[in-house]
Amino acid sequence: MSQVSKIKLCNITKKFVTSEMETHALQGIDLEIFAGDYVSISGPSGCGKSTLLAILGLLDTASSGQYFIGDLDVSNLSINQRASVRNEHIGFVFQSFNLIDELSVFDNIALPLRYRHVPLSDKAVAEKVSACLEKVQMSHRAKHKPNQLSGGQQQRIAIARALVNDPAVLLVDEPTGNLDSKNGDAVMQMLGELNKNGTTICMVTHDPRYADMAKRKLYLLDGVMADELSLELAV
Ligand SMILES: Nc1ncnc2c1ncn2[C@@H]1O[C@H](COP(=O)(O)OP(=O)(O)OP(=O)(O)O)[C@@H](O)[C@H]1O
Repeated sequence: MSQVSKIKLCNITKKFVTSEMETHALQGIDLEIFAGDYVSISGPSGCGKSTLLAILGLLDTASSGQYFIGDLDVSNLSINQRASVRNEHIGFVFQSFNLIDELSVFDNIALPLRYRHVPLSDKAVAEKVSACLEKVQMSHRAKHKPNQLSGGQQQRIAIARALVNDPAVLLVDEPTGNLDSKNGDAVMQMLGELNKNGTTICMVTHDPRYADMAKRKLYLLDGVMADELSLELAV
């Protein structure tokens, strides 16, 4: 975590309303993630994991409650302000990589740097991209296009892109969902090493083996943080 020592959710709720029904996807979530943390979030399908990650990633807003990134209250920002804070403080890694096929690996990783308020020099961009490529051991693939890489390699590039702005937290949504077990294990090992070197991680996973790799395991059940026992009784 660069300058931010903690992110904090206070009594977060999320209600989805359709013409047929209301869904209370999150029902009063309190959560603190500290610099250097490695948190996993597990729970049955539909319990609210993706909703929680989307709120943490400022991709969606809560229905009520407060969200702080460091001292900054980000609960009630405009869409543009959210995008700016997201670019500065959040790294997001998706199950489906979400790389841009037309761009080289280098340009994919550089993309978040192009949206900074104060533009960086080409030299500074190249240095940051190279450092991230090294972190994920993919320096030799900088000029490749994503479709010339294996799934595991694409996920490593997606992780490098998420890290390039030195985010307060790396939010990781089922990072191994599209990978075979060998590539999945390699990506998980890489996340563990990044955390050892200081990257703060919050990961949603269905896989108990991978959840166990986190320093702190959290469980969601029907939109509420649950302990392990109540989760085992529910599934
Ligand atoms: N846009 C939406 N409109 C209406 N209901 C929604 C919407 N998004 C999510 N929900 C509902 O909110 C609840 C939580 O969904 P969420 O996707 O967060 O669960 P999840 O734990 O990530 O599930 P999974 O493990 O299957 O991905 C579910 O009941 C879902 O149907």
